[in-house]
Amino acid sequence: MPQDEALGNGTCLPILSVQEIVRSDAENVPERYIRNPDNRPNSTEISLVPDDHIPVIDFSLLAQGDEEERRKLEVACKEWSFFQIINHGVEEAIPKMKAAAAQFFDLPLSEKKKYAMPPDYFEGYGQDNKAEDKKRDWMDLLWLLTMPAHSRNTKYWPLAIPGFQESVEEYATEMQRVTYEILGNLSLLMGLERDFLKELHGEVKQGTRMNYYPACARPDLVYALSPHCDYTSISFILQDFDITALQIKHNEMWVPVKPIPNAISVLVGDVMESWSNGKYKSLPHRVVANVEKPRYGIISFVIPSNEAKLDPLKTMVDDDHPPLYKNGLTYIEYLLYTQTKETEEDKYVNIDYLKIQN
Ligand SMILES: O=C(O)CCC(=O)C(=O)O
Ligand SMILES: [Fe+2]
Repeated sequence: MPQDEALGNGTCLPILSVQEIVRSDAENVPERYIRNPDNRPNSTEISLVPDDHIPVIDFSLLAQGDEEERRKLEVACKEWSFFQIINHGVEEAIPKMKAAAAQFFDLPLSEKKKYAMPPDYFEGYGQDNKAEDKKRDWMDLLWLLTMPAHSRNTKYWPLAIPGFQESVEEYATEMQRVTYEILGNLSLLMGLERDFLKELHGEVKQGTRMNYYPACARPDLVYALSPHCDYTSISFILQDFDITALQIKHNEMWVPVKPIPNAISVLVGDVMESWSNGKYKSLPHRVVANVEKPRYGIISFVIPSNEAKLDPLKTMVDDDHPPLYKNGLTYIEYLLYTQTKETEEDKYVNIDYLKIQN
């Protein structure tokens, strides 16, 4: 592969676009993407939980203050760390957002590279940073900071694509509304004022990551996205509705999530696990590749300000529930830890940094 096709990210080997790898040879999977036999999607336990067991929350009921729906949200967060929301009001913005992502990845490589992720910076077009000796994921991505509006760095936005900016901004605004409603309900469930969690974030940041997973001749050998937990309070995933690729960990098994048309998936991240003193656990999840066609995942990461404290909330700590997570750590301290630490593949160790060690 010509050196020219390397993208961003100066801290490790030149990174190649998986989309370009497939374009030049759709049959063979390069060695760096092939997982060891004991660490492949089929080598772990897949659960055959019926699709209708995965929680579905009617967002419009939550927004109306329906207490029964709020109880369902609590059960979903406690038992699954995951749910799909329907009737969220984002339906009109979704196809436009998906079209914007597709138009970006359809650009020639030379165009996309204008937005390449620089070394040691997270916004832009590139891949997930992985050390040289680590296997790579079958995915390219475009990462943009989308909220608050003043934090947008349009140098990484492909503004030449007609409608791109409008579509991303509309989706980001809708998702912020949805974020505040979910955080409001979680605050109430934790015995707090509705605005508490929102304010605890400091300025609530929203990162939008467009993941492009090319079709793969050998999905049995690769991960589209390795098992991981998110470094967020909560995350939203907009899936392609006709492909089952996201898998979530539940009762030590991997459960494939069949997307409900027009639904948006929501998951609990590391920050919420610490705030809730472990009541709502951070969710290990992963994505498997598929042989038929490319897939897009559009993720809205909800991120606290750097100075936000990750201490377990007072309402979640009592004699029966001693604090399990440290006091005084800030989000940036945690984030720096996640970035500098060489994690083993497929371990979810970042949350351990927040735990009080026994
Ligand atoms: O594409 C997906 O379904 C999930 C992506 C994801 O988990 C992530 O980007 O953190
Ligand atoms: Fe994730």
